[in-house]
Amino acid sequence: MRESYAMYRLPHADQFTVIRQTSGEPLQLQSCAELAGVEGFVMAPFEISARNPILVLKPDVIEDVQLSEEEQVIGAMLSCDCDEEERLSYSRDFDIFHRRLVCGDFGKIVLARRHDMLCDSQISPERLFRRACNMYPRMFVALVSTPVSGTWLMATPEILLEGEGRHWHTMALAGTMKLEGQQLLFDIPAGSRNDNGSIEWSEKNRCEQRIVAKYIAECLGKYSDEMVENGPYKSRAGNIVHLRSDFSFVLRNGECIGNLINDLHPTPAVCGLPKAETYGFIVKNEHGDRNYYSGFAGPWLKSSRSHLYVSLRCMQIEDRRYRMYAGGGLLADSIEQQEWDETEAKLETMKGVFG
Ligand SMILES: C=C(O[C@@H]1C=C(C(=O)O)C=C[C@H]1O)C(=O)O
Repeated sequence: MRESYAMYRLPHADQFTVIRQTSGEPLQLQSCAELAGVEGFVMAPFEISARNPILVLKPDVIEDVQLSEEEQVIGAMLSCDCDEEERLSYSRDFDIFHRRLVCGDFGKIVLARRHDMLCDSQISPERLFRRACNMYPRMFVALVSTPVSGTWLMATPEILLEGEGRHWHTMALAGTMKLEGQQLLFDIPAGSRNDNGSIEWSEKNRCEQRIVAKYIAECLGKYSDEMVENGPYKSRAGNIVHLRSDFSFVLRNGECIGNLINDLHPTPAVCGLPKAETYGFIVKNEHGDRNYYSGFAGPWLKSSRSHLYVSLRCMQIEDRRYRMYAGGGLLADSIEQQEWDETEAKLETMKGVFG
């Protein structure tokens, strides 16, 4: 039987942690609220179901490993023969999703896609993980493998919830521009760069991020009377830049943490508004199952600080097949080609680890 393990590296750390469950299977949960009573390494899907439950790995063995500075380029040959069909199905999905924005049913909805790559040889997932750690020092990098979820690698910039006891932190991350050298692409009108070289974000990007920030502030207001919001400011993640606001807060009652996660997940950074309707719409209409993409993952501990991140910029590894996932927030004024380009830019995070 396949052993369950998780390796993770927190942003800016020079070591990573390996957690192995050597006895039994990871715990399976059917709701975020149940997280209040457990601890371990958590791997949660976008849509919690019997097939894709929340998994909690029991840390039978915990080990900290120093990262070496140089990880060699992997240099594998990747191929993909699905481009045309993939482009078409994204375009169809976009039309169906966009219609509901234009008629006013939804304020925002996130459309995601999958992209399969085949490699000419099998590469050890740990090698890919170590390379991702070296390439993306500001991101949370994790490799998780269980019999139920399969093997996933992610390098994500987005915190869902971080902290301990009654003191917690989260963020509203949305709005995307691509860094091309010093150039920022996607919907920046010519001449929108300031004299000091900083970026002017489009109203569409600002609006997307405001929707997420407002939603998070409302969720937190139910559980906290002490909350500080900072931002939005720009935050780099690999070859892209996002708008980000930070929230620090003190819980009225530490025991309610499971309910708070239940309210937060999925935030409009990966789902939409209104939440229940866009969630149902995504599950029913989006091409391909999101599986554990746009869920959350990370160490969830009672005795020390917990770090749950949104599972973005990720791929599922199955032998020589790498299934990558990326999405982006749509508004009524979204343009299909720009949204497609944004998902392409996000896919580059995982493609990059192959060198
Ligand atoms: C959905 C993804 O990213 C999310 C969506 C963003 C956007 O729409 O601009 C930005 C950051 C993330 O919150 C993804 O990376 O797949």
